[in-house]
Amino acid sequence: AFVKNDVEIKNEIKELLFDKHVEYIANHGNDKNDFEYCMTEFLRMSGIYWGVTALDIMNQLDKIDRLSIIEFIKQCQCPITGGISPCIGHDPHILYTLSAVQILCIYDCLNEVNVKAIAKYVNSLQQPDGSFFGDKWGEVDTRFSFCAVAILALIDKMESINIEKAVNFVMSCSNSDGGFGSKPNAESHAGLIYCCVGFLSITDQLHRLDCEKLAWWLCERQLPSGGLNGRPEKLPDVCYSWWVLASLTIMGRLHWINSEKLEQFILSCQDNETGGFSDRTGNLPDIFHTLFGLGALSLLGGNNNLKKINPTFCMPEYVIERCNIKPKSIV
Ligand SMILES: COc1ccc(S(=O)(=O)N2Cc3cc(C#N)ccc3N(Cc3cncn3C)C[C@H]2Cc2ccccc2)cc1
Ligand SMILES: [Zn+2]
Repeated sequence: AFVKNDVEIKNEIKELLFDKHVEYIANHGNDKNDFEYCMTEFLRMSGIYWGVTALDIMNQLDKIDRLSIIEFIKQCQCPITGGISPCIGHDPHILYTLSAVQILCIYDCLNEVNVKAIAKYVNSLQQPDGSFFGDKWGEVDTRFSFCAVAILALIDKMESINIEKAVNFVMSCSNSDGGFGSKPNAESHAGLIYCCVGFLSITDQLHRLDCEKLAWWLCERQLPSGGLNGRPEKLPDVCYSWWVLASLTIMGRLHWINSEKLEQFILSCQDNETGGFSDRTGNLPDIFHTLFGLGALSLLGGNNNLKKINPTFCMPEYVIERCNIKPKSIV
């Protein structure tokens, strides 16, 4: 039967095209003149984090040049604010400060940047109501609350902000469906639910969640194709596999989803020519959906020779253990 707002899985790709994905990422950023590469300069730091993390969970971190990445990050730290920009010459932003800190933790070399200045930058973005700006232009979003506590947990400087006020602001963005939006009274969305559940995991406040109601809402994201969407009536998209699965894993309810059908959907999003994952079957792949497709497969388990990924930080589990951080999950 035809279901509105769902997709039909055309190519029945049964296995993970492991080597093709390694090739896709290792080559990704090589052609500096490539239109796509130039158009995504505004998110370059995040693009590097997505690529580095994807390669590491495939145990292929040696396929890209560590030293040039570390040098790039050092050039992107603002000497005045301490914040880190997405690319040289751009303004610092909390999103890219998190991506840079995540990369440095994977490479185990946080000492290459001024960590104290990063803590000061994050503190400077917190508002009287506990919320966080993304940068000096003053946009508030629960995504930035997650970035703030994720950065401070990774650099071990949690005392730099008012945690209680930060928690109260995030809880003020919860909705009657158990979900969360970007601001108070904003519609629930799987990406923001991941940010808020991750925030509560880092601040050890998961008991404030209505897990039954929220897990139910998240499972309603699954469509007959097996794919997950981000909101009711939307099309399935492989990055929602990550947002939904990571949230369910933190809440100890991963088994509520039909894993077999979801895995089939994720594998159908692979590009068997170039490697990489697209948002849905038949579209062009990109580095963002490649990380989140691989990350979701890692959470699903199964013998896909992917390293374990931490659901809260979206970083390899061994890195979180090495940083000696213990993000909470409900068991
Ligand atoms: C291709 O048009 C775009 C549109 C927006 C963006 S973005 O604002 O920088 N950003 C990151 C992002 C990166 C890539 C890649 N490479 C591709 C998409 C994508 N989206 C858009 C998207 C993903 N699924 C469906 N949609 C429409 C999410 C968005 C927001 C986001 C940022 C950080 C972390 C999580 C989410 C980039 C490209
Ligand atoms: Zn997507």
